[in-house]
Amino acid sequence: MSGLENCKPMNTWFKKLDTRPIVISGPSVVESEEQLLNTARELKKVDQVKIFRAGVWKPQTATKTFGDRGLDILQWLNQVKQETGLLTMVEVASPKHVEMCLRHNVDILWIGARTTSNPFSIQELASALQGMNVPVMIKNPLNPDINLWIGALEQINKAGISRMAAIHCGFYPFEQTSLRNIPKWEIPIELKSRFHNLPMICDPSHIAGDKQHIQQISQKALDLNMDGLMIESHFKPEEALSELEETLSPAELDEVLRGLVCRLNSIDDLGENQLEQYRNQIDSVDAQLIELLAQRMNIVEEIGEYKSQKNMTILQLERWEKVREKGVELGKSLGLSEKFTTQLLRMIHKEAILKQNKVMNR
Ligand SMILES: C=C(O[C@@H]1C=C(C(=O)O)C=C[C@H]1O)C(=O)O
Repeated sequence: MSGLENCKPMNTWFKKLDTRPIVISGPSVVESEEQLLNTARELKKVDQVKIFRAGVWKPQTATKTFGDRGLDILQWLNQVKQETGLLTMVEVASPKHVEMCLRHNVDILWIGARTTSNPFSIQELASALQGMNVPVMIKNPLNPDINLWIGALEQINKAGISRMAAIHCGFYPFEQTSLRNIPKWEIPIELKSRFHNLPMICDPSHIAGDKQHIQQISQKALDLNMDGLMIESHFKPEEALSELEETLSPAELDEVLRGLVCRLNSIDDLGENQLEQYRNQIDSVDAQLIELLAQRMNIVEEIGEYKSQKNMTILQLERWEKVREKGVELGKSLGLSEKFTTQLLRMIHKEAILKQNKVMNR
């Protein structure tokens, strides 16, 4: 296991990050000072938005349209921070970006999917981040390769970054689908189950590629107990120069957030221990099931000894058929499906045959 155990929960990163979900929002790409400030001012009115994201260096669009205006934009972002109190977050793809962001007091950095896909770039970024006390979020790589994602997280963590989160933005599809990226939820679930302490953010905008799916994807992320959402917004989305279809206005974002159901995660949240009582019952039933199965296998072994002495075959199909029929009938009367009981008994029978085989070959 890696050292990701030292990852800190997001509510300890900054005092402001005390809500759930934590919402990160802002324009896909910075177009002008007016666009940046107006979007931030509107977002400030949306309660759950705590972090203002801005694409400063967006290779596909920004340099083509605006040239490298990184310095100007970083100064505008500082203004956003002072005026609105929102935390600021910028994508970095090179050591130069890291250095500029840190010099201009950007609060949080993120590493994009293309960069995560390239271990050489990650290595360079890790060197640049060595000893820097800045939170870093890391998007999944373009292709659904969990090891590439883990490799990037580990490298950045080894550089001394413990305020770290993963961002799930879906994976590049090789054919046309209804969503822009394929979510492949099993990958962030697997990451979370390997690294319990690693905060996880979902990026519904990039998964959806279209406004209409954002609500449903956000809900799914919350139901999977993710810590936050990163959703693109623009004060005039219809005029956005990048990611037009998926960009929400701050008011639309507010509506999406209001429609989300934030379910409880633990018994502590529930304030009573009803769930714990149910779980105790399940634990006790499970223990009985296992004990009974062990008891059954002991009898099976004795029958094995008997068959060995009497020179009988292990497999007795007629008897097995009766066992199955009786079991299915009883199961049905108690509300268990025929398929389930049959599968369960088949597994038990298979193990019984193995046990008797061992006895015979002793
Ligand atoms: C236990 C026996 O051996 C085998 C295992 C069975 C079982 O697990 O119920 C049933 C029939 C046999 O194929 C037996 O013959 O009774």
